[in-house]
Amino acid sequence: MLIVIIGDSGHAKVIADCIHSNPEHEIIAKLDDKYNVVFEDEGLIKGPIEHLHTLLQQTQCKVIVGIGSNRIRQKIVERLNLSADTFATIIHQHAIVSPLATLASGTVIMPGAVVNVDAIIGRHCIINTNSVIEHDCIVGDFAHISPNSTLTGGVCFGKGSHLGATATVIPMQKVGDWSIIGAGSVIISEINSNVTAVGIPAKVIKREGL
Ligand SMILES: CC(=O)SCCNC(=O)CCNC(=O)[C@H](O)C(C)(C)COP(=O)(O)OP(=O)(O)OC[C@H]1O[C@@H](n2cnc3c(N)ncnc32)[C@H](O)[C@@H]1OP(=O)(O)O
Repeated sequence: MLIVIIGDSGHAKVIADCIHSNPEHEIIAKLDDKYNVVFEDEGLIKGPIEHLHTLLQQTQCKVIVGIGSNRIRQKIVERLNLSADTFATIIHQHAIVSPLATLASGTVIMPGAVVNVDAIIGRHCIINTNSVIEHDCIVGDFAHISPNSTLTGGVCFGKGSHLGATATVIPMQKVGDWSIIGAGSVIISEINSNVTAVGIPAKVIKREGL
């Protein structure tokens, strides 16, 4: 599969590594609005994001949005206005994904991550390095599950929300949409949408999320 990455900074680099782990995939371009013109760099096409439409006409490629911010990733996906099947789903060769899990397009599963049976992961999510999504979890679109964090069984993790590094959500709990859970926190009761919660057990510290 030929792949165009949207974004050319830190998160895009990690996605490129995930793509390189699979010999059937090839990155053809990295597009980012920090570029004004289209040029070639070590065999890759680079240029502004609007160049994507030309590439989609010229080649049969798939697209992955490699932007770490959940809000900005969502804005770019909306701006691109492409059908869901234009986006790739990227799984690092050293991730473990149950054949009975469901992953939507645009989502990236990083090395060491485990996605267990009957988990359902939405569009354009980041399931980061060594994170665990246990059985029967539901993860909303544009969510980010950070390195070494854990959603235990049956958790419902909302759209656009960010689970900080090493944080844990205990079984069957719910986190609303566009909320932030601080690094190292433990969620033992429901967290509403659009809040920031931290600590063990996690408490809401701000009535604003992402
Ligand atoms: C590959 C990658 O890099 S993936 C990226 C992974 N990123 C992360 O895991 C980052 C997660 N972010 C955090 O944990 C941040 O601290 C946030 C978002 C929760 C809070 O950030 P801010 O909104 O800037 O809050 P701020 O730093 O002002 O802290 C507010 C209060 O919460 C406390 N606090 C902040 N984060 C935490 C935390 N993770 N656990 C416990 N307490 C915390 C602070 O000590 C402070 O307490 P005080 O008011 O008593 O002094």
